[in-house]
Amino acid sequence: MESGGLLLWALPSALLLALLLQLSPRLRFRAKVLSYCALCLMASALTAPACLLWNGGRTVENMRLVCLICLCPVHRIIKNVVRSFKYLYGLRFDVKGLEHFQVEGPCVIVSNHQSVLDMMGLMEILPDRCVQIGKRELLYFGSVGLIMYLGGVIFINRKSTSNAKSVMSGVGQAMTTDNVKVWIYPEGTRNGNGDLLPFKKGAFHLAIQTQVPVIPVVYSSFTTFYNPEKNLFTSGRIRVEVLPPIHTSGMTATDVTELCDTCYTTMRETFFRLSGTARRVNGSTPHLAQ
Ligand SMILES: CCCCCCCCCCCCCCCCC(=O)SCCNC(=O)CCNC(=O)[C@H](O)C(C)(C)COP(=O)(O)OP(=O)(O)OC[C@H]1O[C@@H](n2cnc3c(N)ncnc32)[C@H](O)[C@@H]1OP(=O)(O)O
Ligand SMILES: CCCCCCCC/C=C\CCCCCCCC(=O)OC[C@@H](O)COP(=O)(O)O
Repeated sequence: MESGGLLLWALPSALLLALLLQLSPRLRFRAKVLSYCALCLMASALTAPACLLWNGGRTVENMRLVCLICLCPVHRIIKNVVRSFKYLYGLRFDVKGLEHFQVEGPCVIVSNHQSVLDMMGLMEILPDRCVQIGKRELLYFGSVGLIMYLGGVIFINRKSTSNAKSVMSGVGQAMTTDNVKVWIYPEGTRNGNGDLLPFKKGAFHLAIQTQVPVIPVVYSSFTTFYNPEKNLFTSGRIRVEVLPPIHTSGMTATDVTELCDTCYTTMRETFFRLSGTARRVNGSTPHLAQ
């Protein structure tokens, strides 16, 4: 009797929802983004206890592809869980240049940042022993914040330059002592407008202070399949290129701006080439961070 009543309500409600989603592109877009957020929250909630139990807390080991000592799947769990999301959303990654990650010791990886979907692109190619720099607010995203914390993400307060700088100098010390790579989004925020934002200089200060190479990574534009302004979120193919390392040995603080500009110009050229878009006519001069 009760299950019959439930069916009586559930079926028309599901049909109505399906109809609404069909009719409203905005609603359909929002539902898809919401499903991604829910998936991340759910997957993090299920994965966090495994990471906690196995590794006993916050460690970069939680992000590793495979533990060569015990071949334990928990070590690769975060990466592999996120890598599987692409099948649900019909996304494919064509990756080139992975051999450039084969540098001895630590390095600073810089890449462009377009949307929350970047987490899939990040996990697609994330090298071993690599932590990311993230804004402090992400720590409060429920279970997603917890899984980031457990995976070793370093949180900075973007509103306080001095705080961000002191956290980054701590990162520099840890990089060399613990042989850790650091992944930074130098645009400092998401940007899906089909171009790169001016780069902040933190990543380049860090690379020069620690005398480690910078490895630029470029993802092609998402605008053909993901565009919030057009309520567009379909399947798509993303081209990814890991560029050759730029060595910083011998560079000093005075070289930061030049290093930043070189990376920006190279990454912007690569971005346009991978995205199949011409350099913009308006604002064709690369606008570099001051
Ligand atoms: C199982 C399922 C799981 C599902 C979930 C999956 C989750 C998986 C985890 C993945 C986690 C990924 C996390 C990604 C998060 C992405 C982000 O949050 S992006 C936003 C945060 N990141 C950044 O902001 C990094 C880039 N920013 C910088 O580098 C900035 O420079 C800064 C250090 C933050 C400071 O910024 P700001 O305050 O705006 O100041 P600036 O203008 O940049 O600099 C002012 C001044 O200071 C100089 N300077 C900067 N840094 C340094 C330094 N380290 N040392 C010395 N001096 C520095 C800079 O040069 C400027 O001086 P100048 O004279 O003008 O040159
Ligand atoms: C109990 C609290 C529940 C909170 C619910 C929050 C829902 C969000 C949950 C999941 C989203 C998954 C995304 C995973 C990682 C997102 C990383 C990211 O892309 O952060 C954005 C940041 O780089 C730049 O931020 P801004 O562009 O400056 O802004």
